[in-house]
Amino acid sequence: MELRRFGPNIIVTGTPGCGKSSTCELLKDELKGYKYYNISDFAKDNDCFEAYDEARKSHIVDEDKLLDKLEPLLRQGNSIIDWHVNDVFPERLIDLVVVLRCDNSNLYSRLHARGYHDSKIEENLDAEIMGVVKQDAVDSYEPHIVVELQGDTKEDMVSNVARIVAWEKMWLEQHSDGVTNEYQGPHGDDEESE
Ligand SMILES: Nc1ncnc2c1ncn2[C@@H]1O[C@H](COP(=O)(O)OP(=O)(O)OP(=O)(O)O)[C@@H](O)[C@H]1O
Repeated sequence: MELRRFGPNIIVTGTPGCGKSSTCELLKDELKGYKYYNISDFAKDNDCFEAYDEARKSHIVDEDKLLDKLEPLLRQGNSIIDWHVNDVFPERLIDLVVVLRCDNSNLYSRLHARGYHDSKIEENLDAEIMGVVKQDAVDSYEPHIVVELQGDTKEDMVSNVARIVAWEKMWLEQHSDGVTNEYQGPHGDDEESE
């Protein structure tokens, strides 16, 4: 397995309906050669579901199995991960966590347009109001790699993608020798860690 990656791994996360997949579609066009992982699709294609949650009408992902399949791919770097869950990935493999936010009226319209049940819309609206996804990211990664971006309009999306592309360019300039994929211990004091 790769000891170092020479391109960053970027998570695009946020409450369902906030614009992850749309943003990633645009981002993929800008970041040439990046591999895109929509984790819902990846889990299905790689038989990583462990059960089905009838109440929430959604599959439950076997996170251990998911990571077994995903880690070798993330160790190659240059990945875009699209999922509303962000706190399952090893910190040592993640370079940027983009938390997309969306105002409630927009989110309601988007989820309603999808035909979501009222209960599922309410659950997601509550999560967005409470900032659940952002909190997961802040609890799981160094604060300086977590970026919160508003995604209410198409202009927002274009601007968000431009910011991520600019960040990626800077990352490459700052990490010409790549970064380690290996765990560096609690304090990361090994000069190899960056
Ligand atoms: N910045 C934006 N401005 C306007 N519309 C947007 C924006 N982002 C997403 N949308 C629209 O909102 C809807 C949901 O977007 P999208 O599917 O990308 O969300 P998502 O976060 O990937 O949802 P899920 O997690 O359920 O897959 C789509 O109809 C999309 O066109």
